[in-house]
Amino acid sequence: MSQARIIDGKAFAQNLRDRLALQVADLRSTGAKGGQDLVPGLAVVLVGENPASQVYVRSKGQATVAAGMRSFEHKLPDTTDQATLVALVEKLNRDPAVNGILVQLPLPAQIDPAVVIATIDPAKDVDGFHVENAGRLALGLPGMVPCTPLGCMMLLRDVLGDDLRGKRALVLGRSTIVGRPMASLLLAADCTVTIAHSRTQDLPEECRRADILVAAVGRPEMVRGDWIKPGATVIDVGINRVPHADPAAAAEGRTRLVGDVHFAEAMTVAGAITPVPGGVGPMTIACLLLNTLTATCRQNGVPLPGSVPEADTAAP
Ligand SMILES: Nc1nc(=O)c2c([nH]1)NC[C@@H]1CN(c3ccc(C(=O)N[C@@H](CCC(=O)O)C(=O)O)cc3)C=[N+]21
Repeated sequence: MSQARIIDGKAFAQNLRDRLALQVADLRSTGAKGGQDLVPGLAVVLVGENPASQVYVRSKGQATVAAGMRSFEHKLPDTTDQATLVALVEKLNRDPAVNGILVQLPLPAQIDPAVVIATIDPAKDVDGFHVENAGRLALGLPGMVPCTPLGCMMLLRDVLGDDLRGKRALVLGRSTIVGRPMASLLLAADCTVTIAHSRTQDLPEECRRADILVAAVGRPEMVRGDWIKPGATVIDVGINRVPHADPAAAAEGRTRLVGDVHFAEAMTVAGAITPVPGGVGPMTIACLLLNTLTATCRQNGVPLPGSVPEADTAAP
């Protein structure tokens, strides 16, 4: 039986981070402005003590420093009110050392994420969540592109080459942070794009038509082997924690990570597939650094370094 190629997102992300570190070093020496070195700065704001969020924020901070950028971490208590968070974001908007701002989601219930995101200066919105950036992407205009879809496009181009024209792409999920921007990027690459969701009729049949299948619904192992077109490229965005496969281990409360795709089944049908973990997740963080470098260059009127991919289009 044939076996899919496993797309090594971890290695791809590390390679991208290494290239970004070289560009950051270059920018330091050549991009000096007004006698000041140009060092990209990323501010990450965490409200509350969600353990998963704490882990992500720590690894983002480490990756930022490893790339030679400045990391500013702001940790606020769970009880923080919206006005306080908005005031912090406004301060970061004005801070010239801060080129990128990320407010970790989810936020506590007393804070409306839409209000906070709307406060972020679109030029510093390295998540690409601001309405202005979402609108730009939808219209095919340059802007900041959300990190996860951007990383997915890079992996797709690595597998399939730069020319994705005419390929049938199915995006499973319509979230504002993955599904919708992913569909926009695929459309910009001239794919024939379908967005499927919880109300889609005959979902398995829709999936089976796709040359490119991007699963981003947050349902563990929902996509089965017989939903996949033989030879298709499968990008699994899901990160779901489920009880450990071994009942004894599960009884001790141990868990494992699975994607939205049944990996073992998909392996026998797909042409290539991203694993979970080690697929899309590491690309999200690498693309956050890429967006921070892109934002820094644009804010300072410095051209993007040649070997850094043009984030807007996710071209190689
Ligand atoms: N404003 C905001 N921006 C985000 O980009 C954002 C956010 N909020 N909130 C939470 C989600 C989640 N997210 C991940 C980043 C990296 C991995 C990652 O590197 N995962 C590894 C390890 C997974 C593990 O072991 O837990 C992997 O898939 O191999 C996963 C998930 C960013 N998010």
